[in-house]
Amino acid sequence: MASSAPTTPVSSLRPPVSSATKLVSPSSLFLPCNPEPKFPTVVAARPIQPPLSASSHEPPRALASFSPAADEADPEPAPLTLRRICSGHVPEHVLRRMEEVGYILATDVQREALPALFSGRDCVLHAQTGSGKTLTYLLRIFSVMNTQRSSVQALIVVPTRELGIQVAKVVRLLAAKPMGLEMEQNKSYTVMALLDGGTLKRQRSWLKADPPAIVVATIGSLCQMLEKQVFKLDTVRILVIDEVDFMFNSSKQVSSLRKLLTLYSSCNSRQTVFASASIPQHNRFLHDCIQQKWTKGDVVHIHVNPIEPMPSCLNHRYLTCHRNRRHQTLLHLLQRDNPESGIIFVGEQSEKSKKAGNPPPTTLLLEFLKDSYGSCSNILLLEEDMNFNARAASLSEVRQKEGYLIVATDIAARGIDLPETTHIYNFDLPRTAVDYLHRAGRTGRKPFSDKKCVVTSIIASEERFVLKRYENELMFACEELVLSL
Ligand SMILES: Nc1ncnc2c1ncn2[C@@H]1O[C@H](COP(=O)(O)OP(=O)(O)OP(=O)(O)O)[C@@H](O)[C@H]1O
Repeated sequence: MASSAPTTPVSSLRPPVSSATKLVSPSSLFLPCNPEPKFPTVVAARPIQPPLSASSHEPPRALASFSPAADEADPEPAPLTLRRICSGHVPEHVLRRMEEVGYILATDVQREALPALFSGRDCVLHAQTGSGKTLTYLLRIFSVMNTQRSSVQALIVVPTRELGIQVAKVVRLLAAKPMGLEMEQNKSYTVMALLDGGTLKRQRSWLKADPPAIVVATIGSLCQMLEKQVFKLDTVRILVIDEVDFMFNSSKQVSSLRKLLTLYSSCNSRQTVFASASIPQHNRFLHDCIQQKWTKGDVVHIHVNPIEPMPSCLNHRYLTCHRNRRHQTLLHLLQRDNPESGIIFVGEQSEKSKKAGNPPPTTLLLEFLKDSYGSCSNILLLEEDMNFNARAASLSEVRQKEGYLIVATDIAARGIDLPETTHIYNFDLPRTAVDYLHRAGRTGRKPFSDKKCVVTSIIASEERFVLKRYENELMFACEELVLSL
């Protein structure tokens, strides 16, 4: 049960097959700060397994080389299916639906985190971009849902409307009736997206009349509802904060988050899950979780691939050019790469430039590409300053098209899942290594694919040392690309 403090030893939370997973003793991990930390970190570093066919529930023979017996020198555990991990926890109709949409094998984070989540422990899910953290916490949520109850039982808090729409969509996908399965009417889960830019009036009536089982919310809209006492969190059994470092980075959101975690609800009456691909100073964060009572004292840190924060399927390149030549350089690069689908990240317009009445750099680039880059008819804009409807329209258009190019600011860098994206271009260098990681992570989002995706940064020569710093911090290497223009 989520509400009682479990006493399960951490070793028993670990799945049986992970040879390269090791438990790191807390004392060897922590900075010398008080008090002595009480939570364990599970560190997992093992290559992801290849895919299974969507129809099979157990690994086929063709994957025998992944079984421990196949290679005595470097024994690899047998691929583990999500069904095996979730059986007995997640209802059969959700498992059927999960397989129907193609989720068969567990990714590393799913393999490592689900047993801990099913035990009721509070968890910090810390794993690469595109590694499947969303499905991980959703499966846990489905395992505790009681369809007989008319109350909000799970709350997922996300930083942007776009991510909220996406997460709600996956919830609905999994909650739908699987083909050929008779389901009682009362087995359905209601999902509400309570997001900035939405019609809160309608949601207020809905929350009062017939509370949904799962709410996906942005913190602003959620706090409005809580302050007006439209609903309370006392029935919430699981609280997930997705992209947690991003949320705690924004001063606007910090006080709301603190209230959410400690005033509107108590860590003792819920299971708390934090997720992100980047948790800078994670030891400090875990320490704060306990000290500030955001989580219970036995919170577990699931840290997947800590020595490789960047997905290994990415190739990183950089290209040096004079600042005045960046539009032309990008055009040559696109003509050379001919990307199936890509995202071009542009820096935010400065306040000074806005005041001077200059057009945003995103708009300038979009117009330039529409005029000069004929290979892609589908070039779209996604930026902070667009209104909510225009942003939603851009994203849904992208999802329906075969090939696309998106000119975006960092709003598109967090959590957005467009698995067809093969190329990322940093037209402007991101401001921090964490921003680089999240931009780069918008590609390489097919967990079991061998396909290499490419991240290219267009830099001025004086920016090389900044990129080098990101390489050191994130432990990846960038190759220089020279174009003969
Ligand atoms: N077990 C699985 N098998 C196949 N595909 C999966 C599996 N789990 C997740 N995926 C797919 O992988 C992609 C990335 O998943 P998800 O969005 O959950 O990543 P994430 O870890 O939350 O990434 P980010 O940190 O960037 O938000 C999605 O397209 C999802 O459908």
